Amino acid sequence: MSTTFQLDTSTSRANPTPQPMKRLTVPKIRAHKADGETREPLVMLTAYTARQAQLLDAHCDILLVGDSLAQVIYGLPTTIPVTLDMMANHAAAVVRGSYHSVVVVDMPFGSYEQSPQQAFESATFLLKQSGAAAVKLEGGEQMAETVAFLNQRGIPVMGHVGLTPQAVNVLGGYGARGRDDAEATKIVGDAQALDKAGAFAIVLEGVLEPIAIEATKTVSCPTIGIGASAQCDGQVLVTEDMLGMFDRVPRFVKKYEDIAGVIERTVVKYAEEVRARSFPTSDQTYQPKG
Ligand SMILES: Nc1nc(=O)c2c([nH]1)NC[C@@H]1CN(c3ccc(C(=O)N[C@@H](CCC(=O)O)C(=O)O)cc3)CN21
Ligand SMILES: CC(C)C(=O)C(=O)O
Ligand SMILES: [Mg+2]
Repeated sequence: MSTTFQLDTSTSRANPTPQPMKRLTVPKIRAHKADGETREPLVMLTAYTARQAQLLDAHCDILLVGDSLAQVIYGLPTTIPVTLDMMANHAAAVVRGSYHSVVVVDMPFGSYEQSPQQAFESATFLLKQSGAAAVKLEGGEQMAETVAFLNQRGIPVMGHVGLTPQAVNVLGGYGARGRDDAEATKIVGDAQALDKAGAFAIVLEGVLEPIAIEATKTVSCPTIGIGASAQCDGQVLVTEDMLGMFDRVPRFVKKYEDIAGVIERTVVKYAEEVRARSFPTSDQTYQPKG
């Protein structure tokens, strides 16, 4: 693990505005449904870069620096090779680009499963390097002790149950979870165990709607769904999936735009103009004064 701590995360917010929006806090997220009122769903999206964070920040409650950067940024087949340094660097960029949302960082595979102590060491590295507010880790009941250990020592934790992509080699793929009763019961129990351990929110990924309903009804913290129906207390998607920038997207994604198409059409235009010498024109050219 790297021991250099060079980033000044207290300054250089990239979004200085005349009346800056106040940054949301983890306790506000945790208390989202505490009084039993029906609340507006929480809005969460992934972000991996400063500019992306700038564009999303004002419209979201939570920005997740997801380990899905493996596929989306690095062209890796799974999230398994992701390192703490990769997560810390992208998280620092996202924090620099945000001033409103709570920034949450995924703990990468292998950085937290061994013991609460290992998880604490990894989480402190991520938070010190980036200035993010909280970490997310995958797993249910077996991670509850770790969630409590971190939370009691100043590190808020978001849980993640159901389809947990870091366990792809155990699960055997990315199919929906909870199709048999035993697994459905286990997923609900996992969410409840994380809630009792003090998780401030729980991602429910790739689970059948009845599981999302039961988990959401029986935990005190908000549930945030991805492929888990509209019955959750919030929703998350991978930003590039939603924008139509990523080539292979799960069924639960709604493609709101075709940004890949916009990019391709624009590059074709640029290439044609360069080859025809119609770009650059005098507007894009420096001439001597005089
Ligand atoms: N771009 C991206 N979007 C994601 O949602 C995402 C990532 N990357 N990387 C990390 C995990 C992996 N996730 C995935 C990846 C693939 C499927 C998928 O292909 N699902 C198929 C069903 C597969 C099966 O039945 O075996 C689908 O059609 O939904 C789902 C979730 C969710 N996460
Ligand atoms: C899909 C979300 C929940 C995630 O964990 C990620 O982007 O890595
Ligand atoms: Mg993830």
